[in-house]
Amino acid sequence: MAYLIPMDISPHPTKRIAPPPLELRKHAVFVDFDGTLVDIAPRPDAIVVPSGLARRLNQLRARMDDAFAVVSGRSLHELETFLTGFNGLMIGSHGAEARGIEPPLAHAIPGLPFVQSELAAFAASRGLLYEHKPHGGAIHYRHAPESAETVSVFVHHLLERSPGFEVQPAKMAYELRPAGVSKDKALARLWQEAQFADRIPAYLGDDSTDEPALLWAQENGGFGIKIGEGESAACHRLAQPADVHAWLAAAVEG
Ligand SMILES: O=P(O)(O)OC[C@H]1O[C@H](O[C@H]2O[C@H](CO)[C@@H](O)[C@H](O)[C@H]2O)[C@H](O)[C@@H](O)[C@@H]1O
Repeated sequence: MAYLIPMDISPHPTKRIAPPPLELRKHAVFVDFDGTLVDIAPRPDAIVVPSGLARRLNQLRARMDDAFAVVSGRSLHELETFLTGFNGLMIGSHGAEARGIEPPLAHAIPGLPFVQSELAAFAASRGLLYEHKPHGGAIHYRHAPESAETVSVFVHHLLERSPGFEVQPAKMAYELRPAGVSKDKALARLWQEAQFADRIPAYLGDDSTDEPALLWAQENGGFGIKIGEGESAACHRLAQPADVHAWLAAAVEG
């Protein structure tokens, strides 16, 4: 008689495992911004930054002896505006900009003004949102999801005329950013700083732009925490930014 062998039918059973408790003297924390520290909003300028976030991140950073950084696709200027009062390490523009270490990208790519004006003109012509960045630009179509394919085709054609750039897909957006910059490379650079010696890296992120960084953490003896739904290389998962805040707070308050 045949009998059934009990099995977990999930293709990625480990990816639902909650992260281990954060240990302030043992771990290093690298945390993404949009979708991880703040909920996704209809527009980039419509996010609601939780009250006291900068103060709480500062407290955490201090308790971790500075083994903490915010790592984002946002420009550094925007991060500093949304997190006024936080004075720790920051990586912006997907790894092109940094605060607290030498900026990874010292000079703008030569074709930058052309790329930015093409992105802005296309967005304006289609009623889409253009987001200007110091090293590139993004077109957002969250309010017009039917434009996804058109935007993808446009940015890939623009890429063919824009040496030195790469297409960076994001949530309901496409961006042209400098080739060769990425969050995992930014982490590798940060990792050389003295405060990270002998630490175990933890990276938290929600987006495709975070996948290389989630992998980097895991390949360097640590762990990745994917925020929200979707395929990911991360071993752990939290459902939403509120859970990220709870995970961080538990370490400070515990
Ligand atoms: O690396 P991150 O900190 O996650 O930044 C990724 C991008 O986030 C922002 O766009 C995303 O969030 C917006 C606000 O919730 C949302 O409206 C948009 O659809 C998302 O793509 C930001 O505007 C980009 O510059 C970042 O690269």
